[in-house]
Parts: sequence; structure tokens; C-alpha cells
Amino acid sequence: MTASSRQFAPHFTDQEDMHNRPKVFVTRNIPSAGLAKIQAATTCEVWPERMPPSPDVLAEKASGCDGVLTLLSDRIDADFFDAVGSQLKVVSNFAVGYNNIDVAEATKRGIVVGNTPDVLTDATADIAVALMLAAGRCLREGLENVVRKEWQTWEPMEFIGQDLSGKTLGIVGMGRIGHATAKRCHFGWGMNVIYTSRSDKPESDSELGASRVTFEQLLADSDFISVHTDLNPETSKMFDSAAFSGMKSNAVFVNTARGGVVDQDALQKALTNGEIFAAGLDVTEPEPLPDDSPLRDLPNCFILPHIGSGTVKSRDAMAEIAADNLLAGLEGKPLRHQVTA
Ligand SMILES: NC(=O)c1ccc[n+]([C@@H]2O[C@H](COP(=O)([O-])OP(=O)(O)OC[C@H]3O[C@@H](n4cnc5c(N)ncnc54)[C@H](O)[C@@H]3O)[C@@H](O)[C@H]2O)c1
Ligand SMILES: O=C(O)[C@H](O)CO
Repeated sequence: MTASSRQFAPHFTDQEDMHNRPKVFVTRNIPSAGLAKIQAATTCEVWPERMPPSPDVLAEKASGCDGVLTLLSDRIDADFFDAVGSQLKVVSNFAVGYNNIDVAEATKRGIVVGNTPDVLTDATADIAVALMLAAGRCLREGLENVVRKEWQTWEPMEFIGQDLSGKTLGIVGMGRIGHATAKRCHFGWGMNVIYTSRSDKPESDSELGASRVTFEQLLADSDFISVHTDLNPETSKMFDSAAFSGMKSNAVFVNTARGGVVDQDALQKALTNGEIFAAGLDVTEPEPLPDDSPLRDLPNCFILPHIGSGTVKSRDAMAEIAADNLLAGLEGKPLRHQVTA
């Protein structure tokens, strides 16, 4: 048991009446590093299926609960809170992003909301760089060529991509993951880093020689653009047709943030018309991307099924923080990571 789990585990014993334990609903199976803590301290139901519960079933399952542990695919809003009841104390999201939760509404009702930052920063930055390489170096076209048995010879004029070395990387949202991505690219490939952010980031300026620029300047000057903002009203669909037409024709656009920051029709046009070179996406809107989405068929669009935080270490640590947040909220104690509106 870690120091933090000792700190947050409510003091229930085996002898204690199970009915006195707080009641919680966990909306999907999560790593035992967190689930075991929750099961030891609460009366807990875990949604057993691979697919998320529908909003109605989610509300029904959570009804009467003191806490819920949610995923980014669960919509938590006023209707949910009304259905669940006024006893609800805490919503613990198994993610750093919390755009699936109406935090203002939760706060108004005295419900605390937790998230899981930091522990997935490196894993997600690695996927951002993987997408820069995959999209920039035509890995989808190369792989499909092999899988379809079309590989006939060494091709001097095919599968020609973009170098990272010495190029300019534009980071949109120089937060934790933005900085970690920029660091990999600056020290790994000697990339020049520019960024937009809500405020200056002196640590990125001094460590990476980065400079803060306007959004328009970032679009115009970047060879690679990597998005790391949270999804908020300001960032919703910020990559629209005007943004893509402001980019270089060799630009590689990478998004590991949220699909909602992109106007996907505009992205599809930019990729089809050669306005930009390629895109690498770990996130789309909706998820999964519909089977008939034209983005799925574009050879210069490399799409992953939202796996940024998908490492053993990150997911275990996320589970542990999410459990600690949930248990702390049930006890009315400060959460390890609490979000505010
Ligand atoms: N693909 C994945 O699996 C995965 C994993 C982790 C996080 N994420 C996403 O990445 C996001 C970032 O995570 P983080 O831990 O780095 O968060 P963070 O809060 O450290 O960074 C977000 C940054 O975006 C900036 N920002 C907000 N609005 C902006 C705007 N209009 N223009 C420019 N910058 C703006 C903020 O100031 C902040 O610096 C999360 O909110 C989540 O949506 C995805
Ligand atoms: O916000 C997050 O944490 C990711 O999207 C999933 O890990």
C-alpha cells in the first residue's frame, strides 16, 4: 500500500456492516492498481462490458451512488446529476481531459471532480512524436503497400516524406504534454519550437529555446503542428478551413488532444487538395470515427484509436490516482487532483 492510498482509504473493516460503506459505480473495468482500492473501501459495482453504458443505463446504475468513476466516453451533465441524486459527492474521471463533464454544474451542486494529470504525459507525448513520424514519413502508404502485396521493387520516387531534423515544430497548447512533445523534438531532432498558449511559458523558452507566437504565425511557419490544448469553447473547431489554408503545403498536422478541436470536413479537404502534406490523429470526433468517414480512406491520414495514454505504467498510475480521488471525495478530503470550472 502506498503512502497516498493509506492517506485516502476510508477506515472500513471487514466486520463493519457492508451497508455503511459508500456506494459507487465504476463505469468500466480499470487496472487493479486502482480498482482493488475502491473495492476494498466501498460497495462497488463495475460495468462489466466492453462498450460503455448508454446515458440512461449509466444514470440508472449510478442512481443512489455517493461517487462515480467515469471515462472520457461518459457524458456527465445536469441530467445525469438529476437522475443520480443529491447524495452524489464525487466524480472521478479516469483521464486528464475532463471535457466530458459539466464541471460548473457539478460545482454548483457541491460535487467535486477529479482527473489524472502528469502520469500520462510521457506516454502521450511519445504517441504525438510517433504520429509525426508516421504521417510525415508515409508509413501508412508503406505498410499498405506491403500488406496488399504491391511491393515490387525499391522505389526511388515513392514513399517520400518530410524530414523532422532541423524543421520548425508548432505546439498549440504548451502545457504538460505540449512541453514533453517539444522536448523530444528539440533534443531528438534539433527542431526549432514555436508555440501558442494562454500565457507565456518561461520554462519552455529557457529549456527549449522556444518562442510564443500568434496562432496565424504558428500556422504559417510550422513544418509540423502538434495540438495539445484541452477542448474548451475557445479551442473547439479552431482548426477550420482558414487554419488549414494558413499552413505550409509540406505541413504535417498531428492531434493527440481532442477530436473536437478540428473541423474534420476542412481537414479532409486540406489533405485531399494538397493544402497540407499529411495528418496524424489519435483522437477524432466522434470516436470511433464512423465507418464511412472519408478520413479513414485517405492514404495521407494516419489514425489511431485514442491510445495516447496506453502504457502499463500510465494506465496503472491513472487507475491509482482515479481511485484516490474517488475515495478522498467520498470522505470529504482534498483530492490528489481536483479540477475547477
Ligand atoms: N490522446 C490521448 O490519449 C490523450 C492523453 C492525455 C491527454 N490528452 C488531451 O491532451 C490535453 C492536454 O493535456 P495536458 O496534461 O498537457 O494539459 P495541460 O492543461 O497541461 O495543457 C493544456 C494547455 O493548453 C493551453 N490552452 C488552452 N486553451 C488554449 C488556446 N485557446 N490556445 C492555446 N493554448 C491553449 C492551456 O493554457 C495549457 O497550457 C488534455 O486536456 C486531453 O484532452 C489526450
Ligand atoms: O485525457 C486523457 O487522459 C486521455 O484522452 C485518455 O488517457
